[in-house]
Amino acid sequence: QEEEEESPITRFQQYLRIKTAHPNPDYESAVSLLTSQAQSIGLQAQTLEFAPGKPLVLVTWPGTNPSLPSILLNSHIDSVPAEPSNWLYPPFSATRTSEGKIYARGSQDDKCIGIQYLEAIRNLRFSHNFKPLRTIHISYVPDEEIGGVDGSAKFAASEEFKDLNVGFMLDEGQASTTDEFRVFYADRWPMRLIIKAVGLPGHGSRMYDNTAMENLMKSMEVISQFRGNQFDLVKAGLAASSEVISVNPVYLKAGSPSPTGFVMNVQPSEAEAGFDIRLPPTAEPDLLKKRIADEWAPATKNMTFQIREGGPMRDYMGRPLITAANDSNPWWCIFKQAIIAAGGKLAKPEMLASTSDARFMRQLGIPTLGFSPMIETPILIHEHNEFLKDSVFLKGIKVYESIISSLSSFDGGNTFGSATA
Ligand SMILES: CSCC[C@H](NC=O)C(=O)O
Ligand SMILES: [Zn+2]
Ligand SMILES: [Zn+2]
Repeated sequence: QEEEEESPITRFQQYLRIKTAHPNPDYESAVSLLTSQAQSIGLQAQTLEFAPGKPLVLVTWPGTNPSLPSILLNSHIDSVPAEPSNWLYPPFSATRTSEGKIYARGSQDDKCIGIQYLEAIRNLRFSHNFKPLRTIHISYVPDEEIGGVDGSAKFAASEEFKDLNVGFMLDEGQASTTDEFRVFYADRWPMRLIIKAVGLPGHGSRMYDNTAMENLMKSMEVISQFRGNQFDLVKAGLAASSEVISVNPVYLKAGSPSPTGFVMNVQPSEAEAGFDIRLPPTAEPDLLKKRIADEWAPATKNMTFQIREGGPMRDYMGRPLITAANDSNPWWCIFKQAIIAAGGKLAKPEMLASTSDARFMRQLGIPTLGFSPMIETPILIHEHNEFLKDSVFLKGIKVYESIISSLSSFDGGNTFGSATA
């Protein structure tokens, strides 16, 4: 087979072929690939390491006025795992079909944007001879998929980050099934809930009150009711799915299928369930906590619970902040105009149903939008057979050329206040 010439698509495929899936992401290979791609367009790339074995690549294109707050373009290096037996093509093969679909874990989430940032800059620099007024940084962070504790959280808290003087940031978004690009101005807040019930064990044939299983099952019913009510708001069209509180059971642990060896005749003394909860920034966490204590895991039923907020993080970061997606925020206006200038349409701004690294930067007061330029594309993040069409990928580069040139040319950044509320 003849060797394919280097192109934006082949550079995307090279990145997709690096196995960056948890639990053992190959960060080292990704760092060396990203560094060499950045250097090939004459950009400086440095590697920072805030936790051992978890490198972060920071690429910089200096502006002509480096005293202005900079633009940060973020993406994460890591991916969720893939089950190869459920895929049409091996998940790290980056196979391109005759229809132009490029199959790979990470093709939508979010290696596409990582390469598009660089390709857009490559074109601005070499085809358009563009010179940015503001400095542009690109960050490639580890560990987003597992909560960002050793990635974006530490990066955002670092001296190095402070020195970047970031005025505006773009992070990942989600594909759009229509012809309108989607943009996200807030993330839902993750909360991890574990509820436990204890009770007296007993013979499998006996009916008695307050077994651990019975009390856990009753709690599950109450929680399920709450979940149903939230979901009904979505089904009735009264709220977007990212605007309600989601509660989904993710594990159950109790008893044994063969406690006595062959017969299932022991009612267990402990039962436990885990839930993934996401709260929109508008929700009142204290109200939910009270509900959990009173109704979902009542002490009167020998139940206890544990909550971990903000994902797997040591400290709760306070209430999540949102970025103004309206004309009060000049960055928003520039962003919107740049999409239109690139011939694109923008959907009504949304909250992200899941959670991204953008939350760490919003907490610092940095206006941050979630955006991945993929229209007419099925949403396949974390699913089997994740793919992105080559034409969509290439169009995304054009969109970023418009966005990056507009944002980095904006000269009024020191004169307005924080664009977060
Ligand atoms: C709970 S913090 C983990 C972040 C993760 N991000 C993408 O899927 C998520 O579960 O939303
Ligand atoms: Zn992602
Ligand atoms: Zn993801």
